[in-house]
Amino acid sequence: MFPRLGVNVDHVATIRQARGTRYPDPVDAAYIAERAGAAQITVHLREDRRHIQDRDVELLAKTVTTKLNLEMAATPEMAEIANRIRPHMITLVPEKREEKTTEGGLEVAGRVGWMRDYVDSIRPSGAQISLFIDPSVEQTQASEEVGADIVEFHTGDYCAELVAFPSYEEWKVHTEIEFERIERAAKLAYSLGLIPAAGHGLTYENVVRVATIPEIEEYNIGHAIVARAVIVGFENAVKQMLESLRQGFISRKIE
Ligand SMILES: CC(=O)[C@@H](O)[C@H](O)COP(=O)(O)O
Ligand SMILES: NCC(=O)COP(=O)(O)O
Repeated sequence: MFPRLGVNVDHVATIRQARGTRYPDPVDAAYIAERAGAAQITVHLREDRRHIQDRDVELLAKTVTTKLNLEMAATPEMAEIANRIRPHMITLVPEKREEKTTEGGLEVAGRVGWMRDYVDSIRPSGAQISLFIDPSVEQTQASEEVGADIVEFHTGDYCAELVAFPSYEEWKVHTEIEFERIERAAKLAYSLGLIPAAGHGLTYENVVRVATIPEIEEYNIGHAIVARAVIVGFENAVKQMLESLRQGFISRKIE
């Protein structure tokens, strides 16, 4: 099955918030992304509202014609918003005020009971529930225990750039280890009946190899698409990402 592309429009809002203008509007970007072939729109309503605003989520819930995936921290405020807005999908993510971007996956294994109660508290939204976790065996098993439908693996470590390493060889070894962790976790998730997804830091280049993993059904990608859209336009940027996914898809091994 060809994977679904979820286009994250957070950083369209980042540009708007940088000047406090009304443009560019992530709602416009979502419309163009859907027209270009996105299977869902993803937004992260951060507690500090640094990019996406409540107004964006409310409008997207009314205008998105594919699926709306609301990323949020597991807090009482967010549970109230999700149960009121009723997105198609909710992804629970960890959040730190001082971080530049989401640094890692959600801690599920160390607080299974608490997470199960929180997941139950957002069931009235009717949304599919996804947990944004590190690609580890224990977090994947715990996600199944708390009743998640989907697990999105944080691919940030796999995406670490060459410049962050002392040598090309060390970067290659690191990338290989991280790829294998994602592959193993995806197979485990699939065997447990969870829908495996992936996202964070993915680019037009590094996504190609991940897309060779047949179990991963969904990708949520934002920063790279918004960055390319500045140069080639939003519609072309989405289409080019679908082409990268296709490159991985056609080079899958037939087993
Ligand atoms: C959870 C996650 O990965 C995203 O929401 C995404 O990276 C964009 O949001 P931030 O850049 O604010 O982390
Ligand atoms: N959950 C990951 C996501 O939605 C997009 O992350 P990024 O591509 O902006 O790093």
